[in-house]
Amino acid sequence: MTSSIFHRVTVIGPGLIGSSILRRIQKDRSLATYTVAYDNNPDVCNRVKELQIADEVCSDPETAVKDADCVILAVPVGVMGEVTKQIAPYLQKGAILTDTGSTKASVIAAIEPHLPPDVVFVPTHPMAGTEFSGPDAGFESLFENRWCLITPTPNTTQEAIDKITEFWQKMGSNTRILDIKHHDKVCAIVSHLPHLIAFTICNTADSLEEETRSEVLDYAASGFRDFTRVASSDPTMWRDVFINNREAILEMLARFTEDAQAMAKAIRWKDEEYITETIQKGRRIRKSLIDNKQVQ
Ligand SMILES: NC(=O)c1ccc[n+]([C@@H]2O[C@H](COP(=O)([O-])OP(=O)(O)OC[C@H]3O[C@@H](n4cnc5c(N)ncnc54)[C@H](O)[C@@H]3O)[C@@H](O)[C@H]2O)c1
Ligand SMILES: O=C(O)C(=O)C[C@]1(C(=O)O)C=C[C@@H](O)C=C1
Repeated sequence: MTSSIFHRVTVIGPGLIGSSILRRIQKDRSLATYTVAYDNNPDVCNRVKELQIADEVCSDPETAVKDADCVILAVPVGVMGEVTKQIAPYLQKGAILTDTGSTKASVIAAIEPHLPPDVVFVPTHPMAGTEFSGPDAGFESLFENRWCLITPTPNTTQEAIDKITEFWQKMGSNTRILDIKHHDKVCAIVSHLPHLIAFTICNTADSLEEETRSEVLDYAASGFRDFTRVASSDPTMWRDVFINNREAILEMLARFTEDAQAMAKAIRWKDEEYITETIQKGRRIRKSLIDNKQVQ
């Protein structure tokens, strides 16, 4: 019999990400022998029971984390600190606490003050997701061929990093260790700014329709439709991401605004060379993502 990486994994917040982790463990028991789920929304707990994706569903966080050798926080980034405070006195000595939050500096700052000295925290961020949320949205192959970024703190032990690395690699992910601030900057440009732009462009189109009483949205072409997929993402999750990575997002937004202004100038002065080169850069980026198998 092969042994599992963890004996008892507790997922707090079994929504899109948490339920995908549970589903993957159910398929591959070398990840964990036993799984426990807890959510502060009783409807989510009931749904996880109906879906039968966890071995046990707890109605309180204290029982959920007791005896777990790994606790995974998959809640919105704005409540990571408060949840850690709630569970901290009940964490098992030697347990690993990890999270899946989309921002890292703020999550680490929120969690660390509540961390018991004999618990190791390994901050992680699976770069995989969809516009859907909740336990029905998850699926076991979500993390396959996706990056999982690991951003250790000075207190994270090498042993814990190795275990979490093995865990995510068995989930099908490629792993990379990243500096915390660097992570937040990179994610601001590749994930947070695109969402900000998608939400904003939908709002602009909507208010234009109201102002002109026209049918702007009826004729939405596929370019706009692609933005609406991203813009249909969860409001709580994204409100928290924007507020918790504000410095990096505002910096990337300022740079984007400068580049958009440069494009506006090129269009005004019919600078064909600048316009063509900008479009070609976009095409090259798309091609490199396809070559790296990050786009189907
Ligand atoms: N959606 C994505 O594409 C994606 C990708 C990577 C990482 N993440 C990150 O992973 C985390 C989870 O995202 P998700 O998309 O799975 O969200 P989700 O909304 O699908 O699930 C979050 C769950 O947390 C629960 N929750 C909220 N507050 C709680 C609390 N105080 N105590 C217990 N449970 C609570 C909610 O009821 C919900 O079931 C977030 O931090 C997010 O930033 C999301
Ligand atoms: O695929 C999507 O729709 C996502 O929004 C996933 C996505 C992203 O922007 O790529 C969203 C947030 C994350 O923290 C990681 C991944």
